[in-house]
Amino acid sequence: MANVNPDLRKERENGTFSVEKLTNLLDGGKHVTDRRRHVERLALNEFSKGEDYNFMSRKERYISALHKTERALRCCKEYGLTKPDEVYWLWQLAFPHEASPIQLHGDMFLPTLTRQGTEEQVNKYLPLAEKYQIIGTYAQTEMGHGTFIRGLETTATYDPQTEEFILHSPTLTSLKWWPGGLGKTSNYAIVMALLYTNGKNYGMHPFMVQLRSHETHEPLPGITIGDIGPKFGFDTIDNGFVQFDHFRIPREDMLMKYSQVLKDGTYVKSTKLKKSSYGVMVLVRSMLIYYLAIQGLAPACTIAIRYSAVRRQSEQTKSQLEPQILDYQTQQYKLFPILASAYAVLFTGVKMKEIYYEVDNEIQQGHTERLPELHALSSGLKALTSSMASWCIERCRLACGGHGYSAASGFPKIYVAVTAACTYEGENTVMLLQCARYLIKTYQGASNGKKLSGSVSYLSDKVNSRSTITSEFSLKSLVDAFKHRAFRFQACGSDPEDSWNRNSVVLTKAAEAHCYYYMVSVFESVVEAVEDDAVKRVVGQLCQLFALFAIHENAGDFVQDGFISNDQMELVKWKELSLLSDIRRNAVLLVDAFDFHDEFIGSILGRFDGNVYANLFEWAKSSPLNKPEVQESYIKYLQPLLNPNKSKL
Ligand SMILES: CC(C)(COP(=O)(O)OP(=O)(O)OC[C@H]1O[C@@H](n2cnc3c(N)ncnc32)[C@H](O)[C@@H]1OP(=O)(O)O)[C@@H](O)C(=O)NCCC(=O)NCCSC(=O)/C=C/CC(=O)O
Ligand SMILES: Cc1cc2nc3c(=O)[nH]c(=O)nc-3n(C[C@H](O)[C@H](O)[C@H](O)COP(=O)(O)OP(=O)(O)OC[C@H]3O[C@@H](n4cnc5c(N)ncnc54)[C@H](O)[C@@H]3O)c2cc1C
Repeated sequence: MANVNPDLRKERENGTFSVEKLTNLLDGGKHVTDRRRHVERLALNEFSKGEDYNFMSRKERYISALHKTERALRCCKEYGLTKPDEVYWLWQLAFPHEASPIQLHGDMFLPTLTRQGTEEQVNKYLPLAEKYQIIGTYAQTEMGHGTFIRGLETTATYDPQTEEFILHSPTLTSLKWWPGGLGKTSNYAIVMALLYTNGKNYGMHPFMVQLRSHETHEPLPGITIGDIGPKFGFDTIDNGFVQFDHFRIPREDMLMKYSQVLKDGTYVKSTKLKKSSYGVMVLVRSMLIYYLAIQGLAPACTIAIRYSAVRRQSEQTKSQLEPQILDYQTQQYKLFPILASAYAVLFTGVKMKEIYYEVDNEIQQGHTERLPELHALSSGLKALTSSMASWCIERCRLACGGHGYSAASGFPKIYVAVTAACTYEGENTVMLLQCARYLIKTYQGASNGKKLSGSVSYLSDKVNSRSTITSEFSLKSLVDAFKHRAFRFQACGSDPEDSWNRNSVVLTKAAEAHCYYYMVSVFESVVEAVEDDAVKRVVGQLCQLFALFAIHENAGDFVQDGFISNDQMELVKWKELSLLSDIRRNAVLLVDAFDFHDEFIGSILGRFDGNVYANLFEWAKSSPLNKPEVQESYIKYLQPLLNPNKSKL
């Protein structure tokens, strides 16, 4: 490639494996890579030019996002992109680290309609929603409650006289607050409300609610609605509020697949599916893990590692060229475990998607046995990987010095988009506790001789009391270490009822230990399945580093019961550092394998060609603050201070 920074060029000439083969592995096959690249080319034709996001106001960002939404929908139609992956690849480049104002329409509104609606309801609303004549959101969270769903206050009271539900916000804290796209964009919402009929409260149920007129888009009478204001990030989407004042909807608009209200107000529960109305959250949590890798961890370490290959700083040996900062062991220690985590989370995300669709299929056939495990695993992994991604993006930013703090780095936009995932779709602490609740119950079952399967099968296994880690550091011995730790945490858990709060810190760690064991196991199985020796070796090194970094960071968990001896822990530390130099040679190629376009990464520091300085200067000069040369406000406010006599002229 012409005009590539010489340091980056050298990195790419010095690798030990085929980047293309690794890209194919990450995509799930060559055919997928080819198709993805084709769709991305279409997207770049449409979206690669445009105003710099960094120089736009919030309102401009929202307006630009509406325009891009219309263009993206048109592109998908024009190019016949209907498969979820293909649509995603286009939208990734249309909205790099941004949310479209209609994101909740696809993420939660449609899945809730199709999973919670009757056939008639789906037949009525889905065609309109697929043509975007209905743009919906998912309105569950209220000003006063987000985590505690059973504490939500919005009511839907059935009126048998008119065969309608009356939606009402009885208190200020009952206002729906946060739903994406609710403020200005959506004209419908699936509203989660307390169902009252015949004077009895039947708990949270989903209701299809029209919010705005089809003709004028004005809010309907009885509805007060708007944007909740600027946020930590997510500037392009109008997270909103809505207040219902005895707003009436037809009885038929309660989504009635799992429970019904008859014309006379009789309530009928037609399924044993536990928490049926919570289903869409399991879907989103399960899908989120993969996106945390490719929208968070992977772009962030791509930026930091490419920049660390072109940034030269300080003097290691007299009169020598300043070294690439990627040659500092401390820089490698900052970045390579993150690189390993990006691969670990990506592989786990792929596996989680597979499991979700397997279990969802079973549920559609009426078999719900695996739902509790899916809920626990998706909750725990969502919490662990979103926390991991947030921590890693900030550490990548810190590794890039001053330019890492510039918007030109791309880090601010990536960070504020990803860190929200620690809160939405279930606040992380609460999600870990949900996972722990399941593990403790499952462990108790195993202790009574129940044979377990899936991600909890280890709880009915015999576990080694001593680690088998040797200087070979076999992946199996590393997986076994995490299995032992997870088992030990579950064994010392508590009964979910009696001392829950007093044990909840330990319980969150038990959930994390379980999820780490799961991630290392998935990573090991991916490595074992790799056919190409060179790729197997380098991905195997990342798996070793992911495991050893976590063992070292949590050494107490592994040495406390003598499972890993002090000598073995010394070996762990030695191997962790020696892996840094092993991985150094391939670091740039390992991020190149993610195959990101510069337009997606949005970072001058992380450009594929490594030409940082010239482009950083051009970018800075393009800042609107640099035109005109002297700002009018300066003349007005400061000039008089500098020239007091002049101001009298
Ligand atoms: C914290 C929760 C789960 C507590 O719910 P609650 O009804 O109080 O349950 P209990 O604690 O009484 O019993 C737990 C019981 O239920 C099972 N369970 C819980 N959730 C699910 C589920 N989703 N699927 C299946 N089963 C579930 C659990 O396994 C227990 O079973 P037992 O056998 O042990 O009894 C709940 O309040 C909750 O989920 N809170 C989080 C709220 C949340 O996630 N909100 C997201 C709103 S949408 C959003 O954020 C959108 C973001 C934008 C975007 O994504 O783009
Ligand atoms: C960017 C963004 C987009 C969102 N989009 C939507 C949307 O489209 N639709 C929607 O309905 N909602 C949406 N939400 C809301 C989101 O789902 C909630 O914010 C989330 O569920 C957390 O609930 P909360 O805000 O009530 O936090 P809280 O539960 O009040 O959390 C505050 C603190 O209390 C702690 N805490 C709470 N309960 C417990 C417990 N049982 N044990 C221990 N600690 C506890 C938490 O750990 C946390 O530290 C969005 C939020 C964000 C940030």
